[in-house]
Amino acid sequence: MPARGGRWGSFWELRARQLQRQLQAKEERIVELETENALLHLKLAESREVAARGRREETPRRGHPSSALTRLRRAAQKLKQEMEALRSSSRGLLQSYREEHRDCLSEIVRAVQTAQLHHEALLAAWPAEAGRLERSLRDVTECWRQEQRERRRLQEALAELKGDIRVLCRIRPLLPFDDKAQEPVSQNSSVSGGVVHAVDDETVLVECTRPGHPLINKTYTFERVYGPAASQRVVFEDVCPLLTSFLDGYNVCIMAYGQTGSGKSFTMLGPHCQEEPAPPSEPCGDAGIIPRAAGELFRLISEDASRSPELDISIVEVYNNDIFDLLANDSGRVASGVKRQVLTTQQGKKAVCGLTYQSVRSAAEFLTLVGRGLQLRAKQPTAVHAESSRSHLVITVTLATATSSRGPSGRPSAPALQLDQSASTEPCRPGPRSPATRKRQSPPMPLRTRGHGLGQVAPDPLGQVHATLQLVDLAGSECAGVSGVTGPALRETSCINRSLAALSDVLGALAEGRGHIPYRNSRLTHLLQDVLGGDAKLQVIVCVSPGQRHVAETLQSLGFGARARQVERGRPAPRKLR
Ligand SMILES: Nc1ncnc2c1ncn2[C@@H]1O[C@H](COP(=O)(O)OP(=O)(O)OP(=O)(O)O)[C@@H](O)[C@H]1O
Repeated sequence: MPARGGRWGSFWELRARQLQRQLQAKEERIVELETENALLHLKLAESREVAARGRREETPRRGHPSSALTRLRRAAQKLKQEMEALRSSSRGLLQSYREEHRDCLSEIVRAVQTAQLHHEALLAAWPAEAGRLERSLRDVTECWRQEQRERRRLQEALAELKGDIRVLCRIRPLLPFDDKAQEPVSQNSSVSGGVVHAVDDETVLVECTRPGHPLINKTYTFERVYGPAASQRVVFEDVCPLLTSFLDGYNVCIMAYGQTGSGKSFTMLGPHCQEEPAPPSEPCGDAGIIPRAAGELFRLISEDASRSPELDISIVEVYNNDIFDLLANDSGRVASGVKRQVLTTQQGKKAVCGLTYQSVRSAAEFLTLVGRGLQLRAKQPTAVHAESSRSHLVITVTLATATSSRGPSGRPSAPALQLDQSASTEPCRPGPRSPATRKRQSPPMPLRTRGHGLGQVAPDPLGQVHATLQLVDLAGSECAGVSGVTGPALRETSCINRSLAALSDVLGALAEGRGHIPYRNSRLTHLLQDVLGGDAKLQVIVCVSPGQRHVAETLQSLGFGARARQVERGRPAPRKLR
């Protein structure tokens, strides 16, 4: 340790200098460091500047893997974001869909529950409601039927008062033989080539256009029109009331008129009518009016014990303008049509001289006789119809009541007869009246001729009254050119057409109220004089073919029906039977 004063001063001086130097060195060092620091800062700034510039310059450069990667990353990132956004929006949608679905479902459940409630309520109420509706439908239908019946009844009453002839029209179906010579069918011929249509129950329309022919469009009105589908039963239903009228004492005539092959024999007798008509035990099939009428007559008789009528039948045909008795036997008891004459009784009625009458006690007996008569009826195949009837068939059923006041024959005595001068001069052959043959005959159902022809109603001197039911199957009108007939068949055709024209003339004269009615222009009209101009209830069934090739004859037949409807003959009166 330096001495005090001098020595110690120099130490401290030394020391201060030393420290000063050290301080100075430190200060220098600090300056150095600060400079170094400043330089470093400068460098850093420069480096940053370089880096920034580098970054700026690198951006537009493409194809550089790191920048592509960056872009891809960015795109991926963006996609991710979009996917996320989509996911979240679909989650939102799903959620709202679920909510809507739940709402809908609950609405549906509510609606089903309501419907079920309604349904149950309806089920509970338905039987009553259905019953009520059914009842009201029945009532309305019944009302409508009653109205229809009433309208018809009034029409018929009016027609009866005027003595009108009831005319029905039946259109048969188209049949295979219609096609054979069928002309080309026009466009407007609606129903399978047919040109005749049942518009309703009372109207028939003929509508036809043929090249080179004027257009046909005509309607006709009749009491009843049956279309091709109408059954035999339906047709018979309209005939039935006349049978009651007959049993009540009215004269009745049911007549089928129409062109050859139009369905007259089918309507009156049924199919296969050249054989025996169907027995009444089977009236359900195609049996025609005659077999059904036979069954119905005997049914009505059996139902009413107060009635004890006796029925006789006679069968004639008008062939080539001659009348043949189809129930007569020749001398050898062989059935053969015998020619007969029309006479006028003193009462001015028409009768067939010597006509064979056969009493019938059942429908079967009736139809056996009809079958026998039909076997003799003239037939001839033609180009139009293979089984064409060549004669007019007239089946007459005579009604008499059994009374104790009758003569031994059971038949009334004969009114005086006089030979009709206009009739054929061939003598009539009155058969012997045999009281014994009236009811029990041996062999069964022998034929019997009446000494005086009572072909029509004749008042009985004993007060006994007859009514007649005539069932007429007329021969068909035909055009010889179309039916292709020659020789004797041509004469038949000519006779048929002439007699039908005479029938039409008679109706025309009656309709016009002419003073002279030309009944005697043909045997047919002469035979039917009392029916046509008298007090019989006359029903004409006009049969027509629907085919285009028959349209001319169809118009003619419908015209005939229209003319018949115009006839007013005065009210038919019943004969007093009981
Ligand atoms: N409504 C119908 N339904 C079915 N077939 C029918 C009908 N009408 C007629 N026919 C058939 O038509 C054909 C001719 O009928 P039908 O013999 O009755 O004629 P028609 O008018 O009597 O002829 P013709 O005057 O030449 O004797 C027959 O084969 C018959 O069976």
